[in-house]
Amino acid sequence: MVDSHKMLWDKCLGMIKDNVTEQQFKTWFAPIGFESYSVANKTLLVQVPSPYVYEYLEQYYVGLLSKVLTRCFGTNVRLTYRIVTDKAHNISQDVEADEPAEIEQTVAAPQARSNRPQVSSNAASGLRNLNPQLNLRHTFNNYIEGNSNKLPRTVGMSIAEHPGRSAFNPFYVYGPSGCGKTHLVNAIGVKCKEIYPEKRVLYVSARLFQVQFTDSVRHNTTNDFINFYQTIDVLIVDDIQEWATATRTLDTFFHIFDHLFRTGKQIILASDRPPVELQGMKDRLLTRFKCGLTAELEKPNTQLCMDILSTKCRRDGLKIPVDVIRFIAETANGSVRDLEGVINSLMAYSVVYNCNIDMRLAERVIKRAVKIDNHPLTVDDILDKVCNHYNVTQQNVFSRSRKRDYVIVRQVSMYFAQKYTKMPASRIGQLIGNRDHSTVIHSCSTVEKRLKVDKAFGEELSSIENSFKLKK
Ligand SMILES: Nc1ncnc2c1ncn2[C@@H]1O[C@H](COP(=O)(O)OP(=O)(O)OP(=O)(O)O)[C@@H](O)[C@H]1O
Repeated sequence: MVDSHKMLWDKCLGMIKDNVTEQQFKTWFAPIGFESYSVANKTLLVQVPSPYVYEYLEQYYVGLLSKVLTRCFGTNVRLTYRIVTDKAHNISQDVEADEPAEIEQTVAAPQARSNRPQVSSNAASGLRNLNPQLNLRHTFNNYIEGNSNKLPRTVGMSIAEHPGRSAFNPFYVYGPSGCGKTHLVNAIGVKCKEIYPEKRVLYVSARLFQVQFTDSVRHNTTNDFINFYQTIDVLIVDDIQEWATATRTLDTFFHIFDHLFRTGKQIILASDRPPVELQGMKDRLLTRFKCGLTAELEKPNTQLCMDILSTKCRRDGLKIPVDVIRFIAETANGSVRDLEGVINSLMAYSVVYNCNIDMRLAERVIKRAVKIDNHPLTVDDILDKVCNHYNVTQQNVFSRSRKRDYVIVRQVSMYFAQKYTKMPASRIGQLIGNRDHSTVIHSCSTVEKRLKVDKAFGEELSSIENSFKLKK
């Protein structure tokens, strides 16, 4: 019997193979192992090698899996994943698959995914059915705190707890791509909904808002459109820089904004630039955007990137050595999206080639995944990285102290400065603590000699060199 169920599973795999590319099959389906099938419970149990593979299957292939299971095992078959969370200790966890209809991680009611907002001439019924369009994966729990996001995160929490009642209205958050704006504004919405389930929270991208508005003009339902938005308690609009030239959309938003603001409703706006740089927007709107709290989300620094990566690895059951985590964090130029891409690629490589994730693999993957910064290095960049590596300050390096730690940093910085900049020794000496050119020459030859005999020192220097690939 087991054999015949295993054969049915093989048949499923055969059908899947016909529906995905060879690479996709190799990466996501070949590693799945048949465990058992219970006729009584109509439950198929399969083993997946990591939580990451499970998540990926659930996110992208749950529909396909459901179809082939129905074909081969019959209707209403339940799928359970046995997820290996710790290979070394043979620990796994069983998780039931989502229904295909639930795969979208939103608080979704299906009709709400169309372009049109849920407008109802009967306000009461419209009010009950609002879909917040939030991404439930983006919460405060998995929004890691660091220096670059401490303020916006804290403010966000407080808004979620007291929407519309704090001085932070509107809350305008801006920052470069991939630094966590969408995650943060979503987390506010999710938290707010948790505390106040009755509140009408809505996340909408500026583009979707614009499409809805244009639709409403075409269908002559602009009043309904405005009425609908005026019923929202917490309105979150993402990427508002996209409205820069959409005059009519902006005029309409102005009315909605004013109404919500006057009636004590919370408005949260995210953009890739501060209000002053939103060209094309009228002053009456800009002054309103600025009247609450404008907070910048900076690019995460290396420590925050490392914390985000470590958390992700822990969650996905991935074992990645700390030096590899540091290397990825330093190379990804402060974009968390890039970081995640690198981790996903590493995971895929290690599954396909059945190898450990180590520095060599990381270097190979990162070249394809991340745009490496090619700006020429300055002595200042070098000092920054070397000091960071040895945990000393530039003041220590510039001082006259002969403390061993400071001397090493001085010598290594001079060595790299000579290797990577075209500057003469005298200039390098001037920039590194005002030393003369003979000190620079002596330092370089000391480092070179030590490199020939001290392997650990060589690895240390390679690790610093890797960090040069990142932006400041
Ligand atoms: N502090 C953080 N902790 C955990 N994950 C984070 C953090 N910051 C960003 N991320 C993750 O990085 C990815 C990119 O973040 P997000 O989409 O929020 O960036 P963004 O600033 O909105 O970018 P864009 O402007 O390009 O839309 C997401 O997967 C998000 O979960």
